[in-house]
Amino acid sequence: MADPFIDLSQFAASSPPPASAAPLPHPHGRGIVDPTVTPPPQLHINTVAQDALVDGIKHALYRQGRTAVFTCGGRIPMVLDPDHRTDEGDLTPRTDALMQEQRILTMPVTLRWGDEMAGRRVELPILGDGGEDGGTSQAIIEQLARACTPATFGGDGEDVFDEEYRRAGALAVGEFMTDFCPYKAGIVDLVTQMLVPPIAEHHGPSPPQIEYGEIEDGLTWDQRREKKRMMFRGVRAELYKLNVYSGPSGHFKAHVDTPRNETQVGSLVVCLPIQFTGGALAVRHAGQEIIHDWALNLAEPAIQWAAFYSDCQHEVLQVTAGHRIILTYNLYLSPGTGRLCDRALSLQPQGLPIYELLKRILISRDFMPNGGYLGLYLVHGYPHTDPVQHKFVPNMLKGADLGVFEAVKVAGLIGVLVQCQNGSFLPALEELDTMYARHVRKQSRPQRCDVDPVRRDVTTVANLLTAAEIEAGSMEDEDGFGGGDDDMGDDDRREEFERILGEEGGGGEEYLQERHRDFIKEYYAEKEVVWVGGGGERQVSKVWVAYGNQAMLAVKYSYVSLIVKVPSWWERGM
Ligand SMILES: O=C(O)CCC(=O)C(=O)O
Ligand SMILES: [Fe+2]
Repeated sequence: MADPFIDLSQFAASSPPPASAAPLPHPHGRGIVDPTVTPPPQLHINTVAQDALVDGIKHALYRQGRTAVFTCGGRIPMVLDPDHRTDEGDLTPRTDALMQEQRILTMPVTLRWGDEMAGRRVELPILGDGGEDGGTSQAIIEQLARACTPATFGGDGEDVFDEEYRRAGALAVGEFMTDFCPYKAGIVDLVTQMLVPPIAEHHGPSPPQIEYGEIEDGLTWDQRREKKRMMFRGVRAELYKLNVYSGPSGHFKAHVDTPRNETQVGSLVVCLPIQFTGGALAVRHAGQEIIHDWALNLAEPAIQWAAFYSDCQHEVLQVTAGHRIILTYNLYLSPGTGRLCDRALSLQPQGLPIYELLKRILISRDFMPNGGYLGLYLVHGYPHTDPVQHKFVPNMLKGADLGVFEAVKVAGLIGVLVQCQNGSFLPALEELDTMYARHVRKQSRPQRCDVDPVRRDVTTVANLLTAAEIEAGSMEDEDGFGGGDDDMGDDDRREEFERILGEEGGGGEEYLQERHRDFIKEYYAEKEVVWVGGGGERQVSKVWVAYGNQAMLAVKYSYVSLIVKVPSWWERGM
């Protein structure tokens, strides 16, 4: 687990509790309490006011979800005129400085397929209309469509062929070749910026470092420093299939793309320039729909493409005439590829509505006054092989979810990501408390009031038992050892306790572990996680279970939630 990312100091400096939330009388003044002297008073919970605040978070998440990108697309014009190419066939000489400022263009695409000695080749777009050349090419397209095998899809763990659901032809990567390259066409760069934007890192202030002899880039020191603190993620596109959807009935009903492995973040579809009608691609997420309709745009030859997070439901509407020829790519997360992005596209968590709201809520005494846990359902699904053992990787976070994660982090809170179908959140709560306790201990500040001994010692079995059982006198034995022995320090008690357990003949260690588990269960049974979200948008999971684009049992999607530790109002007010 990454280092805890809490920074409560910002609440101290900039957000004193509002006047209306007058501090409760307390012997040591607001928030600065030594729990060994006086336990902090439990604050009254105003459930109506708290529900209203939780509702506010829910709406902010919803709004954020509505504005986040989940699909993008584009069109790259094609240069057909050979005069615009070099002798080697390139578009323009690579050394032409002006090229940097031009729009990216692309060249006609060649497809090859067929067995040895029976190979076929076609160049798209097909030039001429009805002439001999055009006619021949048309015939070759028909041959391509016939060379395809009927495409299947993943349904209930098996590859299913059902033309009601999907009517298309497919060639696997080994069965065809193409000279089209999404990297060369600039598509991968664009997709990277749109779907896995850089994250501005804000792990507390760092002193400005003046470096001499840097190239003048017109940025202020602050801007330059911020740029250096960006986390860049990259995308790798892997060609997957060639699909032909032919009129009058080619289509692919609503489905999500089966993740090929745990790093699959999205899918890319590239539409080759050939006439067809219908066949729009609809991509849906969280109640929104974006249509990529490429048949409309075929007058001028171009490569048209769309990319989307592959957990988003999508559908190819009916192709009514012609052949819709598509290259599909799987998009995997890869280490950052460099600074591809301009500042506008980078994620600035402080600008997100959820961040402002969290800050406001945390200073309210109506919100979890005695501390607790806030469970935020993320809206995208994430691939994994083992829902229990797989540790979720924050670098995989998509669109709106990334915004939530970053906003929580920047608001100075500790959170852990957990897979929803794991059942028990107990390990997550334990992990959160351990991280929090470690963090509080690290801070050289006055003791916080709400860090009770149980929570402080949650990581050590012996400590727990020392605190809970010995002090309660429950482990009194023949030796007269017990919790009432006030002359003993904590360490002595623990040592003595361990010695006795050891002496009682084997099983001491197991006993400790078993008691530890019971103890933790009891302790957390009283802790409530307040959940936000998880409503209508989760219905898409039905599609995940039923229909993928390929049956693959090893890798599945699951929902992930972010459980956030909310310190008590006393601690927040420090
Ligand atoms: O052809 C398209 O636009 C999308 C195809 C698709 O969804 C798939 O192959 O899984
Ligand atoms: Fe798909």
